[in-house]
Amino acid sequence: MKNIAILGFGTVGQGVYEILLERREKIKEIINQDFYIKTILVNDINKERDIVDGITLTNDFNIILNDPEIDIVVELTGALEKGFEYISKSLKAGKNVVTANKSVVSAYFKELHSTALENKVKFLYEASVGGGIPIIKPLREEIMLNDIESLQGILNGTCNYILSRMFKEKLSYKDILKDAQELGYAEADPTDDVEGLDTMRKLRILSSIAFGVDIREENIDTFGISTIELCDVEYLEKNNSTIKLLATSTFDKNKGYTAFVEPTIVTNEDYFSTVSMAFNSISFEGSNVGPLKFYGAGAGKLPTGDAVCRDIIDIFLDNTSIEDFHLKESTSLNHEIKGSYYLRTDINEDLISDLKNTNNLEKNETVDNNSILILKNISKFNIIDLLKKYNIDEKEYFLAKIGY
Ligand SMILES: NC(=O)C1=CN([C@@H]2O[C@H](COP(=O)(O)OP(=O)(O)OC[C@H]3O[C@@H](n4cnc5c(N)ncnc54)[C@H](OP(=O)(O)O)[C@@H]3O)[C@@H](O)[C@H]2O)C=CC1
Ligand SMILES: N[C@@H](CC=O)C(=O)O
Repeated sequence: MKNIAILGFGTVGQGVYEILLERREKIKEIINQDFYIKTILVNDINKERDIVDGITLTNDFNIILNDPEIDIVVELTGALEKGFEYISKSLKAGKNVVTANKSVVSAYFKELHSTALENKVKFLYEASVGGGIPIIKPLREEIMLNDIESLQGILNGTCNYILSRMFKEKLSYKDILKDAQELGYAEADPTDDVEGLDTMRKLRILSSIAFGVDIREENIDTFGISTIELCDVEYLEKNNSTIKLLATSTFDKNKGYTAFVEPTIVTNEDYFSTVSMAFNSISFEGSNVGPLKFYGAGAGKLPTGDAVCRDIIDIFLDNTSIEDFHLKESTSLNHEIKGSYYLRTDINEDLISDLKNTNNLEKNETVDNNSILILKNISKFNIIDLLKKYNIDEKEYFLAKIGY
């Protein structure tokens, strides 16, 4: 018999609980033994919860840590330092851990893998990237057989939901964000979603696995979607295009890596334009397997709960290896990347004349008292330096890469 403790009973915790209860007989049959959710940890013990009799509800983690009958700790709190403490102590106590907490996996990637290895227990985090999409497990399998040199993805359900509805319904960004929060897609602090931090953490996790390189959070250049306005949407729509918050990374073992999270303009014919609402997609190319694309619900109670339950079953079935990731150091090549960009700002003649002098200005249009500038063959960092030079605050412009 196996016993599970669930830490956190919010959107995902409740999803896991419901799936494990609903599929209990089927899972028992597959794993060939009985299992129970023994304990659930929450912050606020006084909140009303719909939990079946026999499960202990607590706000004291030590009850779980010191319970020798608990085999698997499922960490779904969303907290960074507390989450790290819960996971780390559980692994050290010889308990297998499953988590959906990308903040912790990204920030403590190396430490947590080493702790799991030292204590001969499993540490799985399929739900930390792409919600319900199976991506961590297939990627871990493919790196045994392939070199991977680049990956791209829409990795945040909240942003994709907001952008899709802005294009479809012409509603304001703020109104749609409220809906995303109500639907349980957004993080406790939605700044993490809309400023690209959640996507950045997911890119850190995927890139670490895909390339075996230590691409740290601070080396991923991250821009979000919070300054997008309906005038951007209308302009791009007229140009047969849409915007996605895209995460991209590349690795060349002789040169280094690039890693960006940025709003990216894609044409309506591009594959990523078809990924809408809270769906996510990740693509990469393996040297043997060729191109692979993964698509599915990127957030939400049941899709994410499903991914967590797959990890739990893999542990039940002993279907996964315990491995360390010896991430190599490498060099960031982000500053060497040049491309085409869309920039919308207040009209600023000095900025425009500076850009004309550098030959980087391809198009300059005035729309609703804004300048819409199309820039070519330029580094994003040069654009940002220019915006700083003219004291244009980051809340007053919207910058998006054209293509990827
Ligand atoms: N929502 C989604 O679609 C997805 C979420 N994730 C990740 O899954 C994790 C959980 O997300 P979600 O369910 O949305 O979060 P919620 O905010 O809905 O739920 C968090 C739960 O954790 C509890 N909790 C928070 N902090 C602590 C703490 N320090 N100690 C004990 N319990 C705590 C809360 O208790 P109380 O109920 O008392 O407030 C609550 O039950 C996060 O890491 C998130 O990034 C991953 C993929 C998709
Ligand atoms: N807030 C996240 C939840 C899943 O990871 C998102 O919107 O993608």
